[in-house]
Amino acid sequence: MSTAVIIVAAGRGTRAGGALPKQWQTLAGRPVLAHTLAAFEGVGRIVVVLHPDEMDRGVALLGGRAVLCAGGETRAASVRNALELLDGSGVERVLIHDGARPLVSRDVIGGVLDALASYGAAAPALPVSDALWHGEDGEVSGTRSREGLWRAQTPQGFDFEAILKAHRAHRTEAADDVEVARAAGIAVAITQGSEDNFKITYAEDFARAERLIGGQMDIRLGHGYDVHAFEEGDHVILCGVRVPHDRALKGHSDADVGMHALTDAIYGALAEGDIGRHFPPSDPQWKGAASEIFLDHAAKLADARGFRIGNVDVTLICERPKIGPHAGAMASELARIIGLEPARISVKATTSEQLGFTGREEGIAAIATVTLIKE
Ligand SMILES: Nc1ccn([C@@H]2O[C@H](COP(=O)(O)OP(=O)(O)OP(=O)(O)O)[C@@H](O)[C@H]2O)c(=O)n1
Ligand SMILES: C[C@](O)(CO)[C@H](O)COP(=O)(O)O
Repeated sequence: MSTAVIIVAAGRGTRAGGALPKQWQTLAGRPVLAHTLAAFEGVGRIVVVLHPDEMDRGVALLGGRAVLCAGGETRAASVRNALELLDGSGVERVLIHDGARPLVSRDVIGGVLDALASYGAAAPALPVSDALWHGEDGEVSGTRSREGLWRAQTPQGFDFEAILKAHRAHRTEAADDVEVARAAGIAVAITQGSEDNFKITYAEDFARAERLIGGQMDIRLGHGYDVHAFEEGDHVILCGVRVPHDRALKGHSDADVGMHALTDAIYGALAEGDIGRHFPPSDPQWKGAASEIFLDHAAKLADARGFRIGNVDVTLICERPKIGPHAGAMASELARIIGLEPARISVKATTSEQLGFTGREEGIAAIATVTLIKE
């Protein structure tokens, strides 16, 4: 079923204060919005709704990872703009999420998606657990029953056509999209929310989010090493770049020693063995294969396990060919394959001072280090 995710982030964050609206403020080293986007990667087509003045900032942060849409005066108007943008795109169900809820988990998202299989609409919430008072002039003026009261969260999920129609009909302000749906007669299932899925609303909420991220973060370091011998030929492939040389590298695949070391580093960080386990050299289908296939597989495996790549450092060890003139192109190629900004990728080289097998120009060695981060 075709799914879209709308992340609304066009608000001004007045209550949170700060030099920038809350979605752009830094949380554990990245803008709040980057965390929110990462939480939905792989769920469906993502549309991020931004204030019209912040589109450039959005392009810089999100690049091609999401479609950007200009927001409106109210949250409901922002949602409506994104729904209109998706109209006619073939989307069947849509999740609508606050950009200001960066700690939404895969369990909360999955709960909404599961419920959508049997309901036209579903949203996460938590039962109210504190006593409820009414207050006036700083004094308690009464109590209210909390029976049957829930604290609403997002993502709120809907059949696409139904919520589009409901929003078109609902021209007044609404607390959330569930209110819009109910006004159109759509029944909404309540799914399991989470205390961690709170909305950053006030300045002090940043410290709470930082504490949670610090406690949850899983940082992995992976290390890879590979060697390929020279044979007759006129070029080598290193980190995806064809480099003219008076020898070639020998191997079952394209013998891209740098890319193999990096691939093994990712598998290593995931405790997933090495390339040989996933692509056995005994299997003829990998003969002459482009190593991009292996690296892409490792990067997707990391993503599927909920990790993003923090940075990559590849060192090629050879006397010749000279790597320096090609290092930028190699970093760009690795960046393209694993979907990481080039500024987080280092490709460098060293000679072994004519010592050992690399010094005698019998082959090329490569070592790679990678960090994987799960928040
Ligand atoms: N015109 C608006 C208003 C709000 N939002 C988004 O809706 C979410 C929930 O709104 P809220 O927490 O109220 O955010 P702000 O409106 O930014 O905050 P404040 O009310 O403190 O100004 C936020 O991710 C916010 O960016 C939006 O996309 N467009
Ligand atoms: C949609 C919402 O997050 C549900 O709890 C909330 O209503 C939006 O935020 P606001 O603070 O009410 O504007």
